[in-house]
Amino acid sequence: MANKSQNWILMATAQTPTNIAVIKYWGKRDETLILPINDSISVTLDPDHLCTTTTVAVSRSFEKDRMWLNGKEISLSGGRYQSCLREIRSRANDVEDEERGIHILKQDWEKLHVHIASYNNFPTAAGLASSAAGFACLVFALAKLMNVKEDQGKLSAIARQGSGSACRSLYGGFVKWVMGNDVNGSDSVAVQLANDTHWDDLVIIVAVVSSRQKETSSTTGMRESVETSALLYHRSKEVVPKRILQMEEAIQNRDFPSFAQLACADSNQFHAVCLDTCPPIFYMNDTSHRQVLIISYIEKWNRSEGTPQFIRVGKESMLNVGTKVSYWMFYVLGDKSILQDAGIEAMKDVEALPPPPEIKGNIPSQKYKGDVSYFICTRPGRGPVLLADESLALLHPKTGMPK
Ligand SMILES: Nc1ncnc2c1ncn2[C@@H]1O[C@H](COP(=O)(O)OP(=O)(O)OP(=O)(O)O)[C@@H](O)[C@H]1O
Ligand SMILES: C[C@@](O)(CCOP(=O)(O)OP(=O)(O)O)CC(=O)O
Repeated sequence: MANKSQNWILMATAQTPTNIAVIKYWGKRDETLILPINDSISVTLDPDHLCTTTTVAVSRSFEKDRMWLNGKEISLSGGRYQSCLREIRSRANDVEDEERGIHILKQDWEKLHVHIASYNNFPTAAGLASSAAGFACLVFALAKLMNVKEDQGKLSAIARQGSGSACRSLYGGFVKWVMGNDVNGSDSVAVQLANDTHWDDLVIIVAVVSSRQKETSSTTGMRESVETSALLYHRSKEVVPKRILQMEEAIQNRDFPSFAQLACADSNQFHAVCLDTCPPIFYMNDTSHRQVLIISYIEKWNRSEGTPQFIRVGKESMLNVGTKVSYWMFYVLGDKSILQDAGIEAMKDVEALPPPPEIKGNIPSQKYKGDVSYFICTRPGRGPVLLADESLALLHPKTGMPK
C-alpha cells in the first residue's frame, strides 16, 4: 500500500430518503439473498423530512470495521451488514487524492477498515422503514468512498441484501422493485418508474401512531406468512402481478382515484395476510406498531374550496381522519405549508374538518385521545445524494470517531 507513513482519513457523507410501499413486498423466496415472491412499488419520500444521513470513513489507522447508529455503537457482525460490506468492497476501485497524498489501490480495500456513523431523523424500527433508508444510504455512501462505478440498479441489488425495501430507496420518485428470476438475485433490482417531479401535487401525510419499536419485525413477520398463509400464496401469484400493471398505469397517468384505490386495496390485503398468518400478526390494530399512511391529494388546494381531500390507506386511518381528528395532538413535522395551503393553521381548523362520508352514522363511541403522536407532511422526493459540506459529516475528520 502506498503512503503508509501518512495519517490520512478519507470520508464521504450521504443522505438517503425512506420509501413507502403502495404495492407491498411481503415474503421472500430466498432469505439470505433477500429475493421477494412478488414485485412491489413505492414512493420515495422527500429526504428533507424523512431520511438517513451516513458518514463512512477509511483510514489505515482503523483496526476494524465499526458502526454507530444514532450515536450508539452497534455490531456489524450480522449477515446483512457483512453482505453489503463484502459486495461493495469487491467492486471498489483505485482512489487518488494527490493533494492529500492519498493513493488507495483496488486491492487495498480488502485490508482497509471503515468507520460508519448513521443518523435517522425519524424513529428507528417503528415501521417507518428505517432499514430501507439506512441500508440504501450505507451502500450509496460506501460506493462513493470506494469509487464503485456500478449504476444505481446494481447498487440497488446490494442494498437489497441489507433489507429488501432498501433497494427502492436508491431512486427518487416512483420506484418498482422487480422480483427477478435469477437464483443469484442479479436481476432482482429497483427501477425508476417516474421521477420526483412527475406528480408534484401528490402529498403524503404520515400519521405516526407510536414511535415504539414493533413487536414483530417485518423479517420475522413475512417469514411466518410465507410458511403459513395460503392467502399470501394467492396474493403473490394472482393478485399482485395484475395490480402492479394497474399501479404503473395510474402513476404514469397521474390518476389519483386509481392510485388511491389500488394502494388502499393492497394495504388492506397486506393486513389480511398478516391476520391469515399463524400465529396472526396485528400491525394495524395495535397502535404501538405501525404508522398509518394517509395519502392526501391536493389538486391545487389554493384554487379549490380549501378543504383537504384525505384518501386513506386502511380502515384505521379512516377512523383517524374522521372521528379522531379533534383528539389528535396537532403536531406537524415536515412541510407545514402543505397543511397551511389547505387553510389549516391551527387546532380549530382541524376541529372544523368534516368527517369523511364513509363513517357518517358509524361514529364509534370510544375515543382515543392522542392516538396519533404527530404528523409528517411530505411529498415524493429525490434519491440519494452526496453531501459536499464537510461540516455535515457525522465523524470527526481528524479522529474518524463520532462527533
Ligand atoms: N441508518 C441506518 N443504517 C444502517 N442500518 C440501519 C439504519 N437504521 C436502521 N437500520 C437497521 O434496520 C433495523 C430496523 O429495521 P426494521 O425492518 O426492524 O424496522 P423498520 O425498517 O423501521 O420498519 P419496517 O421495515 O417495518 O418499515 C435496525 O435494527 C438496523 O439494523
Ligand atoms: C411492510 C413492508 O414495509 C415490508 C418491508 O420489509 P423489510 O424490507 O423491512 O424486510 P426485510 O427485507 O426482511 O429487511 C412492505 C414494503 O416496504 O414493501
